[in-house]
Amino acid sequence: MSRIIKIGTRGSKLALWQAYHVEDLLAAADIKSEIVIIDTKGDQILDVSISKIGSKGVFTQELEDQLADGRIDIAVHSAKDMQSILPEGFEIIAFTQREQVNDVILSHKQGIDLSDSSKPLILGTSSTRRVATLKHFYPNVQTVEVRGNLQTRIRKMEEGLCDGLLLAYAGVHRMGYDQQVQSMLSLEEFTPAVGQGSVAIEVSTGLDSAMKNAIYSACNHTSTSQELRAERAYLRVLEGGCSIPVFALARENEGHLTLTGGIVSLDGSERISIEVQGKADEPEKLGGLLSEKVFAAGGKRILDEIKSNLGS
Ligand SMILES: NCc1[nH]cc(CCC(=O)O)c1CC(=O)O
Repeated sequence: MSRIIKIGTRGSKLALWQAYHVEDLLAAADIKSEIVIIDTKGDQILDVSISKIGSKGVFTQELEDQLADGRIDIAVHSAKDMQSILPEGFEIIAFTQREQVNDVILSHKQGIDLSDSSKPLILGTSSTRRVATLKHFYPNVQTVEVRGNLQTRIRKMEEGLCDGLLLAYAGVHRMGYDQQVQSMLSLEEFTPAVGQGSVAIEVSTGLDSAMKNAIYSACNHTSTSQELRAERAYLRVLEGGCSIPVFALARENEGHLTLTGGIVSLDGSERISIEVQGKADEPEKLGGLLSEKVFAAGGKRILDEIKSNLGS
């Protein structure tokens, strides 16, 4: 392809890592690209929690405006930050190979132990899923809201705001903070957010189809995209923005998908987690099946309670 693809990204270090990663994947397929940095409202408002700004598309809308105008050809996002239903006129054409999906505890202190209730432990996070999961399994742990990019969060922790941070390994690893990882949390307890660890490539549906195909071939990772399509189909039914503690993790193996997911009540008193199995080439069907089972097991009631609590 002779044309230079314009890659739109937010300007945070993690977003730039993702954009360079996509640039590398394109370059390996002989596709030239350049990076265009776009400032988003989500980056500017650092002192208000995401659930209060209104989570819908807070990090994605400005990039979509530029896609629609043709000022950029593709927008690169953390797959986890993508709404389950995109606005009319946009689509995701590729998911990159997933990083290890676990949540981790990052700290400058040694010996942090979630299950040791003999001394107080305060963890920083801004994720409702992580807060509710802690309340469920480790009610002894206190949490404090911490926002900003990873560098800012680490500084706040070191200044004494909290003993450790609860984060996605993917971002920690990509920013080079592996040495501060104190423990890798289990997937059974801290089942990740939908899409954690993968990068999504979004385009305007009007983009030239030859270009879409070339970008797809260069960047899409087949099993990751099957996994994420199953997880996202589940999320779509739950209408879960990032302010609702839902989780789902699919694993592809030899054409077979195992999808585990559920929901936690905000106070942690109830947690539903269910596993379903299906064919990897029918990911949406599996996501739909999981949503039915979770709803039937009480998930619908928990979801409605959360929504009325959040006033949405
Ligand atoms: N919600 C913010 C966000 N979006 C993507 C990542 C990490 C990288 C990823 O999962 O792709 C993070 C930070 C975190 O949850 O620790």
